[in-house]
Amino acid sequence: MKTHPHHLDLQPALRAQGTVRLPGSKSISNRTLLLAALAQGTTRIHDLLASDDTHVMLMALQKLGVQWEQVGESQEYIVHGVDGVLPIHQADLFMGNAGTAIRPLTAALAAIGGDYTLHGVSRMHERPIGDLVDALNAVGMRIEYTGQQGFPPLHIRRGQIHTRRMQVRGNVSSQFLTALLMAAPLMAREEVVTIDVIGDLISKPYIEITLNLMRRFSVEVERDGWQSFSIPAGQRYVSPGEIHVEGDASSASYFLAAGAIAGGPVRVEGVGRDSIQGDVRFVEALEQMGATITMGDNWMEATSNGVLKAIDADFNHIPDAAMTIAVAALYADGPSTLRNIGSWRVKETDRIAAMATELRKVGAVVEEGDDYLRVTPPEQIKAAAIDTYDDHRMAMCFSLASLDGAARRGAPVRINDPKCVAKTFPDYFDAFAAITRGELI
Ligand SMILES: O=C(O)C1=C[C@@H](OP(=O)(O)O)[C@@H](O)[C@H](O)C1
Ligand SMILES: C=C(OP(=O)(O)O)C(=O)O
Repeated sequence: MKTHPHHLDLQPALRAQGTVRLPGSKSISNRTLLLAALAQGTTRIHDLLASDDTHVMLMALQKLGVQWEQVGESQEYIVHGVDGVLPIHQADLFMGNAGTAIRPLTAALAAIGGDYTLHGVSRMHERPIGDLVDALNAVGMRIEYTGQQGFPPLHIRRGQIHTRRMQVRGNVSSQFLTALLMAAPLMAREEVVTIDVIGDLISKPYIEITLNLMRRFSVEVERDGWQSFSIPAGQRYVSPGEIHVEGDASSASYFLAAGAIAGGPVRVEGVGRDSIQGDVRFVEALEQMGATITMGDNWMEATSNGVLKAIDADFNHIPDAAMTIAVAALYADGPSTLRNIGSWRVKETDRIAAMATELRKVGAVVEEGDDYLRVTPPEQIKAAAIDTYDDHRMAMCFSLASLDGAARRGAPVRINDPKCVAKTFPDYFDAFAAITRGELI
């Protein structure tokens, strides 16, 4: 591995083997920070993710007057909850490109009311938020677009909530429903709040993470499947005292795929059978491709069994980890199809287009549909300089193309702008180097 500020060169690796301790889950970290801030009482958070996405949440909370401390240089944080009453009513908040920060904060700040502006990097201003804003404004909240309609930046004022029955579309991002659920206890202490989902809901397992963490902060949600969610009256967030953040299951996917492609065993520590993250189900896809997976309560391990089998499956439930399958498909015995992944188009970049373009550079034949991708592996993986589109997952996924698999060898891969991994995993390439050399990190 050679580092350079603008690119990183990965040499082909014969084998992937070793153990990686995962950084904390992004989804759990940002939910926990917000709930701890809104709760009554103090929360000690262990193993919070250190990354751009959590940094923007921490900085936003600070600007809103929420007090928190980092314990030394560790990833332990103490958050002093404000019990639903923010000390500062006017703030300009930079949200980077963190969907898990801007969406839940928009709903919480709209429910609390004040004078807040939320903006981010230029791509954030192309990521839709209209379904969430519509849901909030329809019940009397006051959110305006200061740029393009339907997209950040946003200006939030103090509204007057006139009904506690809300409706939200769930077919663009599940984060809109997550945002409404988390903000619901702030909307009415003495009345039930009901959220109805209109049409299809994507990325469903992320809603389970939301409900799980709300429960840990003492708020129970009653539900009718995926159609309707009610937050009974008289509930407020109360700190559980301590929260341990699990390792990130999406981050785990790169190492597990490495084990499945290039020998293994590769073990990840920090997520396993007990995980609340939907992305642990990535291992089911690897198993379908022929890898052997073993698991404990808090770890998972992948070993390869020779040539990977092509896969044709619906990946709506694991949109982030599915990107890893698209690159693992380079090592399969035939064409693989990833279905129902339309949400890729509105994430850090248009991930369907980006994935198709970069997979072609390494020699694959790729068919790109509105909401699917078909990847036919090349006879030989070709050396290429991979553009990453300021998308951490593009950078992490394409490291895998440097691995030697049973069906075909890896190639020298140049990753352009490798620092974009800081969105969720600043040390990714060190961890990747360690398993390709078979070390424990
Ligand atoms: O709620 C969450 O923590 C997330 C939900 C998913 O987004 P969508 O619901 O937009 O698919 C996922 O892609 C994102 O990385 C994290
Ligand atoms: C889609 C992602 O991020 P966000 O939380 O910003 O939506 C991601 O991490 O892959």
